[in-house]
Amino acid sequence: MLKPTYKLPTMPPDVTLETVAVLKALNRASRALADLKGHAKTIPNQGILIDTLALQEAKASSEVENIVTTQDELFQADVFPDEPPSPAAKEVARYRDALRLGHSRLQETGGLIPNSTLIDMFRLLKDRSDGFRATPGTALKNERSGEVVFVPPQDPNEIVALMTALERFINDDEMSSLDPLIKMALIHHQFESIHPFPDGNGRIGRILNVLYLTRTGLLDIPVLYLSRHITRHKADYYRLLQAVRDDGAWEDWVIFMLDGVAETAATTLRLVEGIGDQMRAAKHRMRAELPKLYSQELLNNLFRHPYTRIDYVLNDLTVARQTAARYLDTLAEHGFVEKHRAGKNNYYVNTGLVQLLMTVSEEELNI
Ligand SMILES: Nc1ncnc2c1ncn2[C@@H]1O[C@H](COP(=O)(O)OP(=O)(O)OP(=O)(O)O)[C@@H](O)[C@H]1O
Repeated sequence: MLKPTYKLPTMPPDVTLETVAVLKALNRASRALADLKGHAKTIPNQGILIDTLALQEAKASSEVENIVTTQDELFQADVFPDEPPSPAAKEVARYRDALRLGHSRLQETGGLIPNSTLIDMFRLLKDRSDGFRATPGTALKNERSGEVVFVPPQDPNEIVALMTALERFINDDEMSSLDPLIKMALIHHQFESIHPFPDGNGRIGRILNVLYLTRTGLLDIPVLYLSRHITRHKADYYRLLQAVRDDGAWEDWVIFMLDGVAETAATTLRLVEGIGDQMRAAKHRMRAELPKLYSQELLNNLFRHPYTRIDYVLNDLTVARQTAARYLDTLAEHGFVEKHRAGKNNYYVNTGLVQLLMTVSEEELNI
């Protein structure tokens, strides 16, 4: 049996975490996050942000794992869920579904994240029926050299015991008075070190981050996703994860995560503001040019689905198919959406929104 290379600490680790450098980074992150939380409230229908950003996050998070889809492919898979998507688009869609499942469980449990939620998200993401690792043999290797860098716990009973302790730390706020943002960094590290699942640990760990921020009230809805930050700084991310295990470098790790929160909150804020501006502009123009057609539900539909279709409009507005088709065709004639055809189906693209979603991610990636 492989010999684990790191003795996992109990949470929180017995080290000084509230150093001056950490508190400075915490201050910056907390302010940026509070700003984002405030602005997210101004979007009329919160489902718009949840759905749109979840799809963006699904794409970014899957890219960490080298599952790459184009924006178009992703939106196509979203607008035609019954068509067979590419394997990559399918896996990205499953990530989005796992994220949604996590969020709805959070609401159902009154704000808890039990291990059963993590296991169900894993099952959905990987389309499997098992759960925590039951057989030894897992070792993390350097992607390039193939050298083993870390051997996580191997004994299934130990994995369950560690995950039970982590579950308590996640859900019992009284266990530590540290700021929830610092706790999020600790939880992510501990989760990745336990590496409880046979696969998908990076992705489930990244969903856990945003669920935790929502659970602790730092966000009202899941809108802050660190995956892009992690992809951009992947080498640092792996190095710092490992430096905690090798040298106890918790401070650097926590600062890395806090900086990620600050940067990502600022970028997401720009995106949320952009969505808000576009919605207001579309609302004014639609009311002026198409007063008989305008409704808040129709506007919400165009922003909830960057690619929309007749069925979505007829469901959201409870109108007849012909009416929904007429609405979308009229909107296309007036330049609110672009009409496209895929096989026998039409779909309608909110090009302004798609452009915005792409620009923000490209800017952030410095493309
Ligand atoms: N030393 C390490 N090198 C690489 N990854 C590590 C290391 N230690 C922990 N990890 C974690 O393992 C995750 C990868 O685990 P796994 O392959 O099960 O998940 P995934 O979701 O399929 O992958 P990815 O994170 O690449 O999307 C990384 O995201 C990282 O958080």
